[in-house]
Amino acid sequence: MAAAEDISEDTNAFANPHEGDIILSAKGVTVGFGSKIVLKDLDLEVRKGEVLGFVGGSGMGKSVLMRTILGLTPKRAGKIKVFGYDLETASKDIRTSIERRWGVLFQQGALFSSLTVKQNIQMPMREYLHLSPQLMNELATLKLELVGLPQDAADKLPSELSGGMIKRASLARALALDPDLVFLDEPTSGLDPIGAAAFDSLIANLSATLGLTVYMVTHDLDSLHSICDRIAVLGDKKVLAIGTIDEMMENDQPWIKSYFRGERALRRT
Ligand SMILES: Nc1ncnc2c1ncn2[C@@H]1O[C@H](COP(=O)(O)OP(=O)(O)OP(=O)(O)O)[C@@H](O)[C@H]1O
Repeated sequence: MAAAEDISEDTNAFANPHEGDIILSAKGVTVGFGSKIVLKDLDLEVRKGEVLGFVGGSGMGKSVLMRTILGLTPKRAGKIKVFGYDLETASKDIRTSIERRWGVLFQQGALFSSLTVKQNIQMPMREYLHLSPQLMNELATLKLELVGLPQDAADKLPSELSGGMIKRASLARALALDPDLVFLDEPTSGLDPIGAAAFDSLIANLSATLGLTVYMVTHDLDSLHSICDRIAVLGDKKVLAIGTIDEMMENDQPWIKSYFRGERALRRT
């Protein structure tokens, strides 16, 4: 317990007193590859503690935006602040502290195939913290419990897990450092509807109990209806609209209308 307190104290050493209610902001962000511009002059604000669903047609740039926010894809213009800090101008120590305050679940789960589930969960701990093997084992046990995986999953390789278990194990790894913010790229894709619904309620629970802010790219209408506080729609290289599901249902922009009130959407009711 004492060690867990140490971790959070250490993490908070770089907390920005001016963070406010906006945990992430993007202003005028432009990203391109060669002559192709994917995002242009994009603005976005994510509020502390919300579950924000990100939708948009295939190839519109949802993953590119997420990778740009994470600092993995360079931008051509604009400013992105996370926890009140601009990653581009922040010192190395601040950048490291920011990376410790977020967790990421990439589209395919992206677990290391040659490592066990426990070793995967402990990867971020090894990278950012100096903990004894015993404490890391205790923390991995807690994370497995948190995401609803049985303890005997700890020593399994990803190839021995079902799709739903891989998602949960990836989420456990994303939560390894007790983040304030998690990025989830299509977390329910490939799951059957029951598995997807279970994963949704897990996310909603974590958000409610841990105060976690969730940035979730998804195509899953059920997730958007059941757990998202707000939804952002990406199109025309920018955020076309952002608001609650009710606001999306009333929006008459053609893509938004057909997405939320089209044939596929009506079939789910
Ligand atoms: N490294 C890269 N080099 C060149 N083009 C890229 C690169 N990464 C992404 N793109 C292009 O950027 C565009 C947006 O891709 P992105 O993967 O962000 O779409 P998406 O909205 O996440 O799509 P989907 O819903 O299908 O996953 C695509 O046209 C893609 O080909």
